[in-house]
Amino acid sequence: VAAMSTGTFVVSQPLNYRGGARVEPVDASGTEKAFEPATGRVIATFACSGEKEVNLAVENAKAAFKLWSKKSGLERCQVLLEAARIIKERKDEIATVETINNGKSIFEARLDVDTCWQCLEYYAGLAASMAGEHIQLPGGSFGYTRREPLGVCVGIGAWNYPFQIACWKSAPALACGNAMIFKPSPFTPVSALLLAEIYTKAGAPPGLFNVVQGGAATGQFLCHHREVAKISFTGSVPTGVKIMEMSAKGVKPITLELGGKSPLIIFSDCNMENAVKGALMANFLTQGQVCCNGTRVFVQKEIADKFINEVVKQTQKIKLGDPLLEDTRMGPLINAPHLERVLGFVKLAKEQGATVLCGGEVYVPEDPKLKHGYYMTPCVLTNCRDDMTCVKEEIFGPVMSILTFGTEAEVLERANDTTFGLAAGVFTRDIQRAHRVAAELQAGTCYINNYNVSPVELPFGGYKKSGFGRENGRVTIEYYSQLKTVCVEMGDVESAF
Ligand SMILES: NC(=O)c1ccc[n+]([C@@H]2O[C@H](COP(=O)([O-])OP(=O)(O)OC[C@H]3O[C@@H](n4cnc5c(N)ncnc54)[C@H](O)[C@@H]3O)[C@@H](O)[C@H]2O)c1
Ligand SMILES: O=CCc1c[nH]cn1
Repeated sequence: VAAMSTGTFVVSQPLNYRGGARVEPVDASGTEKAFEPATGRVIATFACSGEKEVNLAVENAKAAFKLWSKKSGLERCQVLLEAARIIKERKDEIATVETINNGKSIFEARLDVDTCWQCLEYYAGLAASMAGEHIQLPGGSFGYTRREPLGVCVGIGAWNYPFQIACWKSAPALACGNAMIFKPSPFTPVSALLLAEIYTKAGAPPGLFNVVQGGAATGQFLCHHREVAKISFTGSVPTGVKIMEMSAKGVKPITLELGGKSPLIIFSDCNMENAVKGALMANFLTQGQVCCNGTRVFVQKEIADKFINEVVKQTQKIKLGDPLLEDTRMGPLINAPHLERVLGFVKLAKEQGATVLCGGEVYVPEDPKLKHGYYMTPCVLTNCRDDMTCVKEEIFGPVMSILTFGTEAEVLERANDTTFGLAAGVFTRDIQRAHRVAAELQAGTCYINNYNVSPVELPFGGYKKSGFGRENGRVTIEYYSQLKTVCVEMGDVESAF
């Protein structure tokens, strides 16, 4: 790991994983290139899996499911705990690979990996305690329920948290006794392979966790497959709509973790220092490419000037550059088209009347090896209105839009006036207001006096067009299992005939 530096990493091929080993796909549906965003270098060219390869992955997963679903919860717990231990042991290596392929700072990537082994440990604990109910019926008859796995589950991931998404989907799936086929985003194909190897090393049967690479076409083969029992998808709303259409045809349960345009409300009685830190946490992690970012920052008029000054001062201090350096806090965006798209949002915001207080420009680091990377300076916009594109649409980049408000009732109405509903935040010292506002916000996760922390014990997921189903927390067991009722007669059959 110590030898890995920006511009030198060599990706181990092949990038598919099936039956407990890396394999070349037996058929291809086009090829993709993966980049190192810090340098713009191509780090891997790989074949996208075709229908035959997807079928083979399903066959392998089915074989593993037969063995795995018969194991006790405690036996599954032991494998997950061992995998969690290996992730912890290899934390630096995994974080480095994530940084190289995604561009997020190594500082952040390490925190992401912590939420991964924690997730495996959490569901390992739940695996051993999963149980049904026993229900007494008249005359000594009774019923009981069994929580049973679904079968072969498919996970489809976005590129912003590649390793974390693979863990947050596979840990509850495997804990419940399912097998999984995971398709990473073609932009970030690398780190899921490390997870696959770790599960195998931890004792998972071959085929329990498989990786198929590819884009939309490969994803469609997976979603349409007759023997896939469930799809858990993380990505954009338009793709989520397509996943839902495909799953409707097969009557398959799905989890949709989609995009957002979340509000962050700063009341005048807040702790200013924490509120400023919260606004930065809500906007600039992973270069702003975070689904639950609080990108509509509503600040109460009385403190607006002071808050804005401080936010700009702190934003300008963010250390931008080589993501593998220890003191870097922002690296490059994921790729060149995405950088162009984000810069386009800033340009449009200016045209629509917003003021750029800082950032929003291409950044070229001094280090010559970084000059083809996809860097931009973090941007703070003011004089925003609710009808501007930068306030309405998910930008998925380091662009914070600041709006001012007068009253609680007014800000709640404006905060909820969106088709998204992933997250929301409120900073106030008034305990009653904090809970009142959290209750009124139409969002799956509401933060009070913090933002973008991800404890695995808490369910995470969306309201409205941000999706449904949850990841993390106890409730996710319900999204990866089905309930069987067994009704037992202790007397004679009282026939109606
Ligand atoms: N709610 C969450 O937990 C969460 C987390 C991370 C990212 N996101 C969202 O993800 C989006 C960014 O990710 P993205 O650009 O990778 O999203 P995307 O929708 O373009 O792609 C997501 C995944 O879907 C696959 N895919 C694309 N078309 C498909 C199809 N027709 N059938 C099956 N699979 C298909 C892609 O190859 C990729 O693996 C943002 O909107 C962000 O908010 C949400
Ligand atoms: O991108 C959204 C999922 C997430 C948020 N924080 C960590 N993971």
